[in-house]
Amino acid sequence: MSVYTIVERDQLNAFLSHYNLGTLISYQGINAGIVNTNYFVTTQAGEWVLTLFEQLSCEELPYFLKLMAYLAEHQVPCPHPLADETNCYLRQLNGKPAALFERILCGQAVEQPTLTQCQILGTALGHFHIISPHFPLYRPNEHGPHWWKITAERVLPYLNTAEATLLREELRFQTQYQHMDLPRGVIHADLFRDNALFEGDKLCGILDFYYACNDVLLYDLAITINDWCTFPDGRLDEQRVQILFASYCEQRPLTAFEHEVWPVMLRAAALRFWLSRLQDWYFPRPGELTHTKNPVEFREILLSHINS
Ligand SMILES: Nc1ncnc2c1ncn2[C@@H]1O[C@H](COP(=O)(O)OP(=O)(O)O)[C@@H](O)[C@H]1O
Ligand SMILES: N[C@@H](CCOP(=O)(O)O)C(=O)O
Repeated sequence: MSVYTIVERDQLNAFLSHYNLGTLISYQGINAGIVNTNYFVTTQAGEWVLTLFEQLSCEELPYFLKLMAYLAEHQVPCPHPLADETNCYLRQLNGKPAALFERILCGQAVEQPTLTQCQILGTALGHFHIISPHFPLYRPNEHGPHWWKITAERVLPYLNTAEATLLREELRFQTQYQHMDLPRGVIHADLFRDNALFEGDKLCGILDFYYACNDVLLYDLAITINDWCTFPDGRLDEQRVQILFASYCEQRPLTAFEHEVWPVMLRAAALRFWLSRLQDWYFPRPGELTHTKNPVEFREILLSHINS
């Protein structure tokens, strides 16, 4: 259960008194999630999600909270944070930075997305990328090429010869590309199936913006397609790719150069998550519930891109 910080009823009442939400009716810890403490909260005014941030600092959080507000106000389905009496999204609760969000009341994560769900997701991501370059705040990608190198050095001693060669060669391959001329903006950077809630063909919400950063838009599309459109053996499901890609491009047509570097981007996105999974596998984050995800999946996705 991912409740790292227990919130007592009195503490929550005191916290809620800074918002105009009526009295507290009930609240309950949320089992899902890995990093933060989350509670469902019901007040007279409605249903909310309370998040206590276990890792991000008060200095870092405004980027994410203002981004979610901006996106929700520009028709991206995501939870809008609530402002308190001082018009601030961020408060402290039990010694942790904390915020309240609108609760998304429908939908669940899909394991095997249908073609229609892929199409809807592509449209949503394309729309996200149309508006995200106009978001005024900036945050660099902390999981970019510099991080790849450092992380590779950490995990290389644990890999067998074939994996180590693959990793070294992919890093070498990627350093040939600087991607200076590609369109940029804010990217979600982790739009996996478990971060989107669908009810049938309705995309109810996109969650978990805490890897969001300013980077190449095409990279975000590659991250998304690697997760949403892949068979268990790592091969892309061309039908799902085509429909997600096409609906994305209807919103934001790609440049000729983006088409050219698309295969490189799929490899970069696979490398990034192979590395983070290897790191979590060999160096589990202390104090965190680890639903450790298998690095082999992303090694296979990378190999499949290299061989296609
Ligand atoms: N605004 C929301 N509305 C509905 N459910 C939410 C909302 N925010 C979080 N959740 C639920 O809480 C779970 C954990 O949230 P998430 O942001 O993924 O946590 P973590 O950052 O700790 O991994 C989600 O999978 C979802 O079920
Ligand atoms: N989507 C990623 C995991 C996201 O990272 P976390 O820090 O939220 O666990 C993956 O599947 O590897």
